[in-house]
Amino acid sequence: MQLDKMDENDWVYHGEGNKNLVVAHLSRVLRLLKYPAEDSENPPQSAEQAFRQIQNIVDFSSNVMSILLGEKFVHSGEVVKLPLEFVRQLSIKVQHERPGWRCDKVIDIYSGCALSLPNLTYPVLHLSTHTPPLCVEIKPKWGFLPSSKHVSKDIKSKVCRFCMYQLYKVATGKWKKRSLYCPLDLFSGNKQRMHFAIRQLIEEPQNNLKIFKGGQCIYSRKDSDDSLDLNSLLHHLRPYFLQGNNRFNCHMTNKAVLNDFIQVLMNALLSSEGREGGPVNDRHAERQSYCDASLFNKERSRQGSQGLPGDSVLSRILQTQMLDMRDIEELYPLYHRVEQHLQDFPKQRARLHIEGPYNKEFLEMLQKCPAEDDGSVEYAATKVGIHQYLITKTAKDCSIMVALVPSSDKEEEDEGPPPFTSLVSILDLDPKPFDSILYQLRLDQTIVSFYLQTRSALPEDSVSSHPTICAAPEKEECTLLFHPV
Ligand SMILES: O=P(O)(O)O[C@@H]1[C@@H](OP(=O)(O)O)[C@H](OP(=O)(O)O)[C@H](O)[C@H](OP(=O)(O)O)[C@H]1OP(=O)(O)O
Ligand SMILES: Nc1ncnc2c1ncn2[C@@H]1O[C@H](COP(=O)(O)OP(=O)(O)OP(=O)(O)O)[C@@H](O)[C@H]1O
Repeated sequence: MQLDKMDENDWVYHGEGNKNLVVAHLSRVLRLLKYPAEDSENPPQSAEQAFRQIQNIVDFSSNVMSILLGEKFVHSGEVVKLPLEFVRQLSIKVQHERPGWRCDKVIDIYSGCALSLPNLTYPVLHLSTHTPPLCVEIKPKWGFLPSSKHVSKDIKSKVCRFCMYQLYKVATGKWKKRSLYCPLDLFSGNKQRMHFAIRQLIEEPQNNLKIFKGGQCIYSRKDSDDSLDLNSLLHHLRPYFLQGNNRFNCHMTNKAVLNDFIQVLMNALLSSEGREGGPVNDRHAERQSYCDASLFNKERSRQGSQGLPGDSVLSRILQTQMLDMRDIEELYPLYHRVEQHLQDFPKQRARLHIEGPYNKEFLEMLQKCPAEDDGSVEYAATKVGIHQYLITKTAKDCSIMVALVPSSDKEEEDEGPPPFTSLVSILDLDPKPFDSILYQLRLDQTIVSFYLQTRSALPEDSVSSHPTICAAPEKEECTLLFHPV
C-alpha cells in the first residue's frame, strides 16, 4: 500500500460497528475512527490524539489480548497516516452504503489516521484455489453466567445477559425480532447445542453474524427491519458442498446444505490448531452451564457432553472472559475507589495507566498487584481490579472470523461435509474505557429489571425453555424455526 498514492476508487465500503468504519481493497482493510455526527464540524480530538488512540489499540491487542487469546488468532495491524483528501473523498464515496442506524456517527476525516489490517474475509489462503473463500463472522458475546456472591438479583445466575438483553433490545426498537441465539449454547462445546446456536444466528443474525464470499458480505442484517434472504444464502453455499466425495451428481436438500455448512463452521470453531483438520484433543470438561432462557432442550445435551478443546478459539475467548467472574455490581466499588482517588490526584491517571499506554510498564504493573485487597488504589486499578475487568469486557465484545476454502485433501469417507481448510481470527480487540463502568452498571440494572418486569407479563413458554424444540441436526423438526426455502 503506497500511502502517498491512495485512490478512493480502489477502496470499497466493507462494514462498520459502533466506533469504526472499515473499507477494503483486496487483501487489506483500513479501519477508520468515527465520532458523533454533532461533532462533525469540531473534531473531539487532535490528529496527534487520534494517532495515539489507534496506537493504543494496536498495543493493547498485541501486548495484552494476543497473549491471552493466542497469537495465532490475533492480527494487531499498524497505524497509518493517510492523505486527508483521500479520507474526505472516501467518506463521501461510502456514505450511501452505510446503514441508516449507524449514521449518528461520522468518519474522522480530520486526523488522517487509520488502522491498517489484513482483510480477514479475503485471506491469503484463497490464493491456492480458484474458489472464493467463504467467511463467517460471529460476535459471540458473554459465554457464562456470573457466579458472584454480590449479585443482587437471582435471575442473573440463571439467565444469561444476552438472552435478558434481547427483550430490552426488541422493546426499544434496536431490533425488530428477538434472537433465539444463546451464547452459552455456542460456548458449551456440545455439538448439538452449538448447532442449535448457529442455526439461531442464521435465523436472526442481528449484529452477531455476517457471512462473506470472496470478501463481500452476502448475508447480514443491516437494519432492524431489512429483509433476510436465506434462499440467496443457500444458493451461494450449495456449490461448496456439492464438491465433496461422490456428490457431484447428488441432489442435496437445502437442509443438508445448511447442516453441512454448520458442521464445517463448528469444526473450525472447535479446532485446536487454529487451522482446521487436526485431531481434537485436550478437551475441557464441559461446563454445566445452561441458560434458563435458551430454547435448547437441556435433556438432550446431557446425553452427549463434549466440552471445548483447550486451544480452540471458543475456549480461548471464554477463558479470557472468565478471568474476572465478578459481576459489575461487585466491581463497581473498586471503580469508585479509583475514581475518587483520581479526583484528588488527577495526575495519577498516567501512573495507573487508566488510558494506557499498554506497554511493558503496564504489564509490570499488573504483575506487581497485591493478591488480597489491601484497600489500596493499586489493587482497585490493576490485575484483580478495573484493568482485569476491562480486559474481560473486550473479550465479551470481540468477534470471530472464520475463513473457509474447500480443501483438495481427499478423504476416505463418503459421509459428512467435504473437507475445508480454515483460518480462524479474532477481531475488534479495542480497550474499553475506564469511564464506561458507571454506564455499564446502569445498563445492567436496566436490562435485569426490564427482563423481570417483561417476563412476568409474558406467557411462560415465550421466554423460558421449550421442551419440544430441539436441535438434533439429523432430525426433520430442526427446520422448525426456518422460513420455507
Ligand atoms: O454493552 P453491550 O453488550 O451492549 O455491547 C456493546 C455492543 O452492543 P451489542 O449488545 O453487542 O449490540 C455495541 O455493538 P453495536 O453498536 O450494538 O453493534 C458495541 O460493540 C459496544 O462497544 P463499543 O462501546 O463500541 O466499544 C458494546 O459496548 P461495550 O462492550 O463497550 O459495553
Ligand atoms: N481485519 C478485518 N478484515 C475484514 N473485515 C474486518 C476487519 N476488521 C473489521 N472488519 C469488518 O468491519 C466490521 C466493523 O469492525 P469492528 O467490529 O472492528 O468495528 P467496531 O466499531 O469496533 O465494532 P463495535 O460495534 O463492536 O465497537 C466488522 O464487523 C467486520 O465485518
